[in-house]
Amino acid sequence: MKPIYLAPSVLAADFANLERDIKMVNNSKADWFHIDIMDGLFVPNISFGMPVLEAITKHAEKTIDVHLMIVDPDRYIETFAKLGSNRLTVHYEACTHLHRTIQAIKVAGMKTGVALNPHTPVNLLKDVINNIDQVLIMSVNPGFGGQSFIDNTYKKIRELKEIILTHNADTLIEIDGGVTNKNARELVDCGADILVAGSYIFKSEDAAKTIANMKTIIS
Ligand SMILES: O=C(CO)[C@H](O)[C@H](O)COP(=O)(O)O
Repeated sequence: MKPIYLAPSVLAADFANLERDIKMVNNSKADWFHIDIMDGLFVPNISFGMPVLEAITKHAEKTIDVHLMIVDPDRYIETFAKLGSNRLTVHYEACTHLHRTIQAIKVAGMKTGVALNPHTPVNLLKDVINNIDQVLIMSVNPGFGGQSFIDNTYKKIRELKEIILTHNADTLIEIDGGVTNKNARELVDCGADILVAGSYIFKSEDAAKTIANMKTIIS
């Protein structure tokens, strides 16, 4: 059985009690930390910057999966590596020279990811699929947590899986936005390998229990 990774999105954490929430994830059955960086340009929202990321990576004891929702991400690749990112995802729509950006992420020692907005077709990644460790299919329009899941995502996962198999690639498929225990199983059945969930976990009464339930559903 292939491993399925669950990555709680720190965006939905309680920032007044960030250290507590990070420790909760450390001690839970979650696999990774998912960290959303938003610049107010690529998306209509600003999340947080380097000092907060540094504070998170200082306490986090699991893989740090960083999703950059920023324009011209090449400017900060080395900085994110230095701050402890293990996996770095850039947006297809934000990279003029995507192949070069992917190479730079690799050279900086991180796993490479490319994210697609809901309107961007997966077949645009055919020529780079063998160079990418993960493709992040956005299942909401990026910028905010707590939005409703877009159903077209299931079709995109199946199409992407086909491309990965055809190219004999080992790229993982990550889904982010509106993920709950209601759609988690179907996402995995379609071919998803990594599920990101924010509000559903952090706004629940017992976040560690919600994580454990989701892990049971997707395993
Ligand atoms: O990055 C996002 C939006 O840009 C995601 O939606 C966020 O990571 C997860 O939030 P939620 O599970 O509440 O949809």
